[in-house]
Amino acid sequence: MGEIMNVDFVNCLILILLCLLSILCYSFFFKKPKDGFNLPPSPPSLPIIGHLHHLLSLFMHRSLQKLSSKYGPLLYLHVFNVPILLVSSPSIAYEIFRAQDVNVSTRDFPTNEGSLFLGSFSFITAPYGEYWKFMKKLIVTKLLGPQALERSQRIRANEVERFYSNLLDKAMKKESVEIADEAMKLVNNIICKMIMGRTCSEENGEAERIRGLVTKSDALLKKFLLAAILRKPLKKIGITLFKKVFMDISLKFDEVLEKILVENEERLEENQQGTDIMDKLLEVYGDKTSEYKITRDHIKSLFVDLFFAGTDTATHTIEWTMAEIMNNSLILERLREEIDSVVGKTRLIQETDLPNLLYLQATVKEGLRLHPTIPLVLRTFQDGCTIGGFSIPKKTKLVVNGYAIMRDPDNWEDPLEFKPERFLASSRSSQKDAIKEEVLKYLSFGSGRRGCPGVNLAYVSVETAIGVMVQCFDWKIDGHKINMNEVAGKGTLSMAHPLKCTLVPRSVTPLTSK
Ligand code: HEM
Repeated sequence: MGEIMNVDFVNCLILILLCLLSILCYSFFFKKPKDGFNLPPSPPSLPIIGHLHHLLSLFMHRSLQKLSSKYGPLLYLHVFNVPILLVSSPSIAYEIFRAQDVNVSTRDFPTNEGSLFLGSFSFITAPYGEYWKFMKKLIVTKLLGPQALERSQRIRANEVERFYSNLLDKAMKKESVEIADEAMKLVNNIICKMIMGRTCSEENGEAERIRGLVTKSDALLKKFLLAAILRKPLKKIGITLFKKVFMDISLKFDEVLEKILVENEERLEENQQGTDIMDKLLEVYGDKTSEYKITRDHIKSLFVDLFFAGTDTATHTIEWTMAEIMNNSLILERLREEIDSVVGKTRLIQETDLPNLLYLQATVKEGLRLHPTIPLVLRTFQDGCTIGGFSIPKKTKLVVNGYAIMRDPDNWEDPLEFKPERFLASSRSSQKDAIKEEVLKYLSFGSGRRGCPGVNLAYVSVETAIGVMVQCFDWKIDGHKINMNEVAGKGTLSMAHPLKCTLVPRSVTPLTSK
């Protein structure tokens, strides 16, 4: 538990600097909540900086989980004068997303002017309003909704075959495989191809450059979250945190994406068809009469959002789930039995097999429950309201700790055990599951209007990747058990010791895709 309160050196420096600045600024900026405000309970805090030290922890989600288990599931925190509501109970999360969904459908993240990475053109940081609604509709109909996914099935099937061939090649050469690297190639190629088609391929190196930038962006997430919370108090004294690092990454994304946009514009001029989403975005961009005007930066920023939100999340879900499977030989056996009986031993698993692979679906769901790659859902209350009988002032930040909720013994039997069976009675489409999810015990993809629009793509990509690995190979690791520790100091949840193994093909003849 001691590790939870560790803060790294950079964070310590920031903390000291902030303490000094805050003492200077205290009298100018600190506003007490109005008298008579029936605020939720608040745990002990430090003078002026309030609960900042909990947010600087290397494991923010666990530090907040510890706070909730000691002081309760609905807490009012503050960092300087920024109010934060911390929620760690499914019933309160349900109340918020049912009765206050529009009110909390804006994140209110700071937006670095001109940055393509979570900047002022971003869909993820956009306030709930006309632009967000316009883009959401476009994303669902042209990329991530069920019909759009059906149209792009061939793209994913090709990438899954390529994934299998890569692994087989490494197995034959007896090379060790880092699962996250292979999974990231698969997921990133899928997203690149679904968005940009042939102009973004593994062969011309574009996909690899984008992968490198996504990894860098992921490492910036914790800084971004910190800047989000401290933006207002620091702005008043003329400080903008981490602006340069965000602009650097933005410029690099711009270089790659501008080239791809130009190639697609040339293609359109020659009347060749591209991907649904690229063609639609370029059409709207060129249409002066369109209901919503978008710029090149809007298009590029949307692509950055999709790479950033979709690549690392799905990659680490594959890695965590595979590690759990390798640590549990009975689960591996049961998965194999199911895949062998539904798919057979000569044909490679495909997306169309997934509805019949209930234990595989349950295993992936359990991986996401125990290791949610985005452990905290962050929003802002635009208006004041009442939650759980307490008054919540307007502009209070909302932090829903999905990690804590999904490991709470009051919500889950044996919450720290990896037990896919718990989801068996409730496959993705069943009634029971819908009811369970309604009370928001399961928060891996967030909730409400701003919940993850990539959930279906995430499920099919992760399930087929795990399916291929289980169906086609035996896995050897160094040592007896895989170390399941989390890496420290990142915004997303990934493994501290990347999963490495050597593979042995289960069949002497390579599996076919037909
Ligand atoms: C296992 C994989 C994934 C996980 C665990 C995950 C999780 C999440 C979570 C927790 C949120 C925040 C939701 C909220 O605030 O309520 C989110 C938002 C988002 N996700 Fe995912 N996601 C995954 C895959 C994807 C994929 C594949 C894409 C698309 C390619 C995607 C695109 C997005 C976008 C665009 C948002 C922002 C939505 C908005 O602001 O309206 N995600 N995701």
